[in-house]
Amino acid sequence: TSPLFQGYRLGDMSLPNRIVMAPLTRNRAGAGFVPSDLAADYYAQRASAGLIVTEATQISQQGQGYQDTPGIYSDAQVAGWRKITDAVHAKGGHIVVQLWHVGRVSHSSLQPNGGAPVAPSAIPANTKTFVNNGFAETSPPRALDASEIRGIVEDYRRAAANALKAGFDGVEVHGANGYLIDQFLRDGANQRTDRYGGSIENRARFLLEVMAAVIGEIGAARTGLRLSPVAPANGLSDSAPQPLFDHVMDELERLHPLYVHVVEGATQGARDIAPDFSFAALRRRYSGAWMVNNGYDLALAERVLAAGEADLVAFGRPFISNPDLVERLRRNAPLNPLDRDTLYGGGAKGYIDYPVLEPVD
Ligand SMILES: C=C(C(=O)O)c1ccccc1
Repeated sequence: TSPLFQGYRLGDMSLPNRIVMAPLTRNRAGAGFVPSDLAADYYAQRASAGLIVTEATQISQQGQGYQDTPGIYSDAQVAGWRKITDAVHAKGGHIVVQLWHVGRVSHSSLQPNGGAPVAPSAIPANTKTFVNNGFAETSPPRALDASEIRGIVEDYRRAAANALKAGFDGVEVHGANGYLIDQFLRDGANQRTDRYGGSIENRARFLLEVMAAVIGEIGAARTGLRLSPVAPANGLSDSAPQPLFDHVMDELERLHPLYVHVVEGATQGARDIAPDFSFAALRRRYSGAWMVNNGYDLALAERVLAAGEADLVAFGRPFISNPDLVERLRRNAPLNPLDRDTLYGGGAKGYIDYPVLEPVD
């Protein structure tokens, strides 16, 4: 059989296949930033995935960057997620929540008291965000005072505790795509002169403090991490990504989270934007589960799994338009086209109404 359909032991979970539903922002949260009341259907329809990673979910109001994304810092939000984890578990699925703080990729209208978004340094993202049903320039950020960082680490810890209360099998810390953790890691956004900036060790400190706090709260076997070492997402860059992420992997080997999920290349874009960057070098430094993502199809997924270059493959957009992606990959069946007009925002259309394959008789 295809390596995609081999089972895989991931911590306490026995995954039936190597196919992961990647985190997908859909901007459909309800009042109070609780997940959509359609989300239980949406995620349950996709529960045949070996593992589901939810859409990015903010750990605090300060951590929100786009309209109508869900949080996991209030009792109402936890209750909303409980319905979703119950629906996925009823279908035999496994689901973790992606914990998100956007840092500078936000707009003052979303921030507590209409304040400036926070970041390691006061360097604008020069990108747009989705607010008030349109795109707007992100607001210029203010640099965090070192004394504020402990509070944000505590917000991640509390969100991880809330994730277990909500019935999740674990969390994926969002360290990718130019959001707060990634802003601390990369010298294009982090020009601090204190213990959180300058050297590679200092720039990795915030990520590692977050990981240690989350692992301390819910255990390494329930804590994953997403990274995008060379993605230019949200205006990020770094002068030397290989030594930076080599160091990150050495430190993660020590903390030993459940898995590392890497975006290979530019998120949703070209895979080969950094030909001299070695993802294999990163993987050699870490003995936990390795999850790869970005533009995979059946052939490429089977190739990397057969070659032992990855343990799990995450698919994003294909899961939006194919709730039964697993069955379609198994049969090498055609995929439903993606409706781009209903990707972000809206209701049931383009969310829970994509068709599944006819059952084979
Ligand atoms: C959380 C996101 C990411 O990680 O890129 C995101 C946010 C808005 C639109 C698409 C994706």
